[in-house]
Amino acid sequence: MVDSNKSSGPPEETPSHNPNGNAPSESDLALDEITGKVQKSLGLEKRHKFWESQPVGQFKDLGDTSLPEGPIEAPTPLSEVKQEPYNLPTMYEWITCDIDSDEMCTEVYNLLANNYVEDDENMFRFNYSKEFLRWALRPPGYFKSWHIGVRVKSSKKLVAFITGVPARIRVRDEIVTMAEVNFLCVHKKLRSKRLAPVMIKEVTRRVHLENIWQAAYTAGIIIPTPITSCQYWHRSLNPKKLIEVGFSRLGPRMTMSRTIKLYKLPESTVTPGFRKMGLHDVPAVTRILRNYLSQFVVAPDFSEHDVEHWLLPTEGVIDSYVAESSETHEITDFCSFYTLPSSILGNKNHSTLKAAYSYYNVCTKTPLLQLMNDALIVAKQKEFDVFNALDVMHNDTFLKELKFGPGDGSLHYYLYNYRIRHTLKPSELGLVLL
Ligand SMILES: CCCCCCCCCCCCCC(=O)SCCNC(=O)CCNC(=O)[C@H](O)C(C)(C)COP(=O)(O)OP(=O)(O)OC[C@H]1O[C@@H](n2cnc3c(N)ncnc32)[C@H](O)[C@@H]1OP(=O)(O)O
Repeated sequence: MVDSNKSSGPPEETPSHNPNGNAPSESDLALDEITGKVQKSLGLEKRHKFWESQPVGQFKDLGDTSLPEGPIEAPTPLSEVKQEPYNLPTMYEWITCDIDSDEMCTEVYNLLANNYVEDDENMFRFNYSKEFLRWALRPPGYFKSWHIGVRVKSSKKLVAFITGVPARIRVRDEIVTMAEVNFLCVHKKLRSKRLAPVMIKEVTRRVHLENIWQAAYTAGIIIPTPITSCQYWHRSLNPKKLIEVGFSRLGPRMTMSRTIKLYKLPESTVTPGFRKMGLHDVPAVTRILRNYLSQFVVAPDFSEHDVEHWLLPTEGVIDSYVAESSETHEITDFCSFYTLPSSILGNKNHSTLKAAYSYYNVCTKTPLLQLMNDALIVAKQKEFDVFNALDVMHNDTFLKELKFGPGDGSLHYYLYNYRIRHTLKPSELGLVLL
């Protein structure tokens, strides 16, 4: 997800109802007025016909700490889950996408490459590679039936897509099996026809059929109701190109050569024992990662199998590095980033922006600042143009110092059918979705 939507930040917890049920006092009225203004500035006053009908936190309940944390609705008996797919307009049909098939994977790739997330100014569009899609969609225990497409019956053209993959997510002390929902896309020519709610209901039905009742997802837009709202930060690695394509601007009183010098990085990494992660590192990485993630309110519950899938390096998809102690051969630190290029729309000289996205990073010995500087150095060696990171986990401790600049959009995190009492700070979140 890129910063696709400008917005002014996380919703504050604004008490919006009168707990005594009495006539509002003068001070309540003043508060209501303030609340109304806050809601308006955040877009919370908008009606959401679909989302208001779903088991998700509702804006009107923001700040109501009397509601219990946990599932909003109890599971229904499996025999009561609808057996047939939802109705589509008659021209269209559902398909289950076999992402193993090269032909199918290419169709999905093309739909997304032409119709998926763009920035606000329509200058860049995500360009997830086929290898990336295969990695993202086939984690341990994945369900083929959760890779859902919509075709035009007559031409067989793929025009919409949505996916889920299973994940165990810990919320405080509870480990909840969820679907991570991603890659919701409707062809540009079919927008605003209420197809998205049907896609979401169909993926929900197929998730329910596996006896799973919760989901996690992110979006650039505000809908009911974010558990937290994060910001992307960007570290220029190739400032000249970033300026040429309009990704960044030359700062006031800055020349190109001073800017290049500002972002220059050392040729090689400095952390002793810093090397690419290998299969034999999986147990140690799992151990330090699980220990690190245990401090966040919401975080994945990774097994060794999950770590092997999500963190073992795959060329052009996911890069991971460890620091191994020369004396004890212990793995003390770990960092990772995934590869997600964006197409540059309408530039004569450049067609692709090569971006690395910070994934999971853990330090037990090396200062995080130094480890992340080494991550920047290897990303530069691999010819990435920019290194992006959200302000989640402990990332805010290195962003400014390592010359990341704030992006102009937010990424909102959501849970489906799971209520969290308070809006979280980004630093309380230990989850990165792709
Ligand atoms: C238990 C298991 C549960 C599993 C499900 C968990 C929930 C998963 C939820 C999905 C997680 C996805 C995670 C990602 O992939 S986020 C990436 C989303 N994709 C893009 O931004 C790509 C470019 N855009 C498009 O393809 C379309 O604009 C999409 C498909 C996004 C909407 O199509 P369209 O523009 O033609 O609109 P419509 O007329 O059909 O429908 C309008 C309704 O849809 C609501 N809407 C719009 N965008 C989103 C959005 N990003 N998340 C949730 N809802 C969204 C909208 O508020 C409105 O409802 P309401 O405001 O009136 O109520």
